[in-house]
Amino acid sequence: MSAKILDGRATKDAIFEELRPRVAKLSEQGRAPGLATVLVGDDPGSHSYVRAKHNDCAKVGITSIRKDLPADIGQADLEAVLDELNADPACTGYIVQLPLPDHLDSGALLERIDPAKDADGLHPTSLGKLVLGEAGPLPCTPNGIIALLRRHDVELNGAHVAVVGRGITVGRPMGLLLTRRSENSTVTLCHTGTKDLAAEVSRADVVIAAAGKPGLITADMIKPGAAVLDVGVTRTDDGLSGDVHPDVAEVAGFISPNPGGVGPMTRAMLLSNVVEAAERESA
Ligand SMILES: Nc1nc2c(c(=O)[nH]1)N[C@@H](CN(C=O)c1ccc(C(=O)N[C@@H](CCC(=O)O)C(=O)O)cc1)CN2
Ligand SMILES: [Mg+2]
Repeated sequence: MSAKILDGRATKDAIFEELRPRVAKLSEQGRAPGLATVLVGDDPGSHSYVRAKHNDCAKVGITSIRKDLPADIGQADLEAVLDELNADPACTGYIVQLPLPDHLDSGALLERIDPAKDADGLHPTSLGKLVLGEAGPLPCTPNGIIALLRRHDVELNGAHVAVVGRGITVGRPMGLLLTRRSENSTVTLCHTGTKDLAAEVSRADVVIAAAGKPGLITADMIKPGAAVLDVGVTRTDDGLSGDVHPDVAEVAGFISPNPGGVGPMTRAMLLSNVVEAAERESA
């Protein structure tokens, strides 16, 4: 293996160290940030991510509130829980853990979140601000990928980035973030309709794989020295599988391990959003 490791766990720990004094200052000023999570059903992955988010809060001194709800909760009852959090002054930000069971309208629920409490950056108002270049919470996974690349000195200015996957939590906002003037990358957003994925990926200096297809990105597609980030998490009979084939590490210049790469950065950006929102409120 020749690629340098984009170490998400160590980078998350460094970001937590930076957040801790900021949380302490807000708390001293009587403006303690509080994160709530809304979790519906029994999906073991979602339970473990939510548990991790509460452990993270404890580490940086953020108060956290848990709303764990049954899988068969109705839309109206769930909306009532969100209304309660919108009105709760102890909750300064919250997330609805995705995916939700199929009978629920996820879009309507995300829109129900008070935009001032949108910790995930997935409310239409937050995504609209991102398009307009206004300050607001940024979607956690794509923002975490940028922080991971920056903190490992991977050049984004003028880089050609291939994003694989057009989902609303990663691919689509990833393109918006990377084409801001501050990043200045040229982005190709690939998806299931892309005619020649290998040709698009092989031109890229940075490859971000968020398709949810195990082993989709193979070594022969990668330009030598490129940075490759694996966002995919697919549960197979053999355990968790990423979108990037392990052989890619022989060709890439930088690679994010999975686990230990993008996942921890998603959690770091969630807490950053909570702290930044509290600071914006008190500014
Ligand atoms: N409301 C949201 N739902 C979902 C999001 C999101 O950002 N907001 N993203 C994913 C899940 N996710 C956060 O919620 C998430 C996924 C993975 C990790 C993580 O730290 N993974 C570890 C491995 C953990 C394990 O072994 O199970 C890693 O990659 O090292 C954190 C957060 C979908 N839903
Ligand atoms: Mg649905």
